[in-house]
Amino acid sequence: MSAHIAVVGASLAGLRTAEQLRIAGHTGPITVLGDEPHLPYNRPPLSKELLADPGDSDPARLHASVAFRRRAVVGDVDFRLGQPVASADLDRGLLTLADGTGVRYDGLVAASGLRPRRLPLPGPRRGRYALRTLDDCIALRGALRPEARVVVVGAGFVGCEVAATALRLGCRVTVVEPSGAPMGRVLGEVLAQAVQRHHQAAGIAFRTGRSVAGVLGREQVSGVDLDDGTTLGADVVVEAVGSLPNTEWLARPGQPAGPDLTDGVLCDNRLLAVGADRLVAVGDLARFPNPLFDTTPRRVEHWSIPADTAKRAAATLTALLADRDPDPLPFTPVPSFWSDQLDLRFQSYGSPALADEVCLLEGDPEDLGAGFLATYHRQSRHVGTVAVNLPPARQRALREAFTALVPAA
Ligand SMILES: Cc1cc2nc3c(=O)[nH]c(=O)nc-3n(C[C@H](O)[C@H](O)[C@H](O)COP(=O)(O)OP(=O)(O)OC[C@H]3O[C@@H](n4cnc5c(N)ncnc54)[C@H](O)[C@@H]3O)c2cc1C
Repeated sequence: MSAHIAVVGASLAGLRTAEQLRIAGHTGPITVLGDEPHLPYNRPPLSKELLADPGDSDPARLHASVAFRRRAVVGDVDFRLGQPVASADLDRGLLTLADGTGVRYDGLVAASGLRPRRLPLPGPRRGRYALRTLDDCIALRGALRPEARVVVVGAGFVGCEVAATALRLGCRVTVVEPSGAPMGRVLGEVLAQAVQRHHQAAGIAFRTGRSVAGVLGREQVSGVDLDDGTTLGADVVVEAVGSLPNTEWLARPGQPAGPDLTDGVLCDNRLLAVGADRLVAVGDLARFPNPLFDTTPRRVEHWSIPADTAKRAAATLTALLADRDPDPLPFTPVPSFWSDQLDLRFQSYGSPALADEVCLLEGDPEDLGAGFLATYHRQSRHVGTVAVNLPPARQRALREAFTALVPAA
């Protein structure tokens, strides 16, 4: 098949889709366009190993695993790096790059992921950080000096990982979170409170139920004002307050029809964009229904999802370009993620955030380090599992058990 497929976004989902297109039998040209100057790399180490180790600045080591697979499977893919795509004419099959160059395509893959949401507050820029890219990580770790006063805004997984790493580097760390205990939306109140106590005992301070009302300082950050009138001194402020989908290049101002970009790219269960032809979406950007849970389309921001969605989206696009019907079997990936914080390794399967009930199966919330297991249920149906510090063999078994336990919707 000689059709040209363009992939926008040269990160994990873009790379994996290029690989899967070849595996699915696509022999025509593939162009992967990425705005970052780097080859695809893994983001999880950016808040963990790479942020912690100032001596390790070799990007080759960071993306060794993915770069290896790129050479093996997709050597004939044209990677055009440092090339932001400015817009897409979906009717004519034409991308326009930021430098004005046009790129024609027959099939399009949206793999442009997310960018950090920033606090909508004025104030100095120096000393304020967000973390999404390798360059963000290198900039932040230069600021995490021993004794630096670090305020992390947002106690989600990335915020808590940055807080843990900063503590390890000798910083004085406070986490500010407007809702309750850290990662509470996913872990549930009991486990989240236990994690907060664990992290506090290690030396991380928490200001929960509080939000940042102002950033202080002239050119360099000197602190933040909280909404209860108190002030925290700070040399570094890390804004870990969620992400925004990179969909602007797909917007069609003034045109009523087109893809639904309300929160990422709305797709059907085959990852075909609703309201657009020959466009599939993958990775963090794709909002799709997963019949494992229900019929509501959702985006999933886990490292495992690029590989899962790439496989299905590549099969869908290859079939469409060959005038075949895409595979009708439901796409039911099991979301899974891990998180390393201090001496705790969290492992999650399914969608614990959907639960209305949590069952604590094993372990003592006051001693999470010794191992802990909870299952998550919605209307009595198992929708998620969270393990803390369980050995790898048990984690594998939990994943398999999860797939068997959850009935299709
Ligand atoms: C700091 C951090 C730690 C994480 N830790 C974990 C973890 O421990 N466990 C876990 O399961 N998950 C973790 N994740 C999540 C995981 O890394 C993501 O789910 C994964 O990277 C998503 O890959 P993606 O390719 O869909 O999107 P992205 O990685 O966001 O890639 C999208 C790419 O497209 C580029 N792009 C955007 N717009 C354009 C445009 N117009 N033109 C060209 N290119 C464009 C972007 O610059 C980017 O390079 C972490 C994420 C971060 C940021």
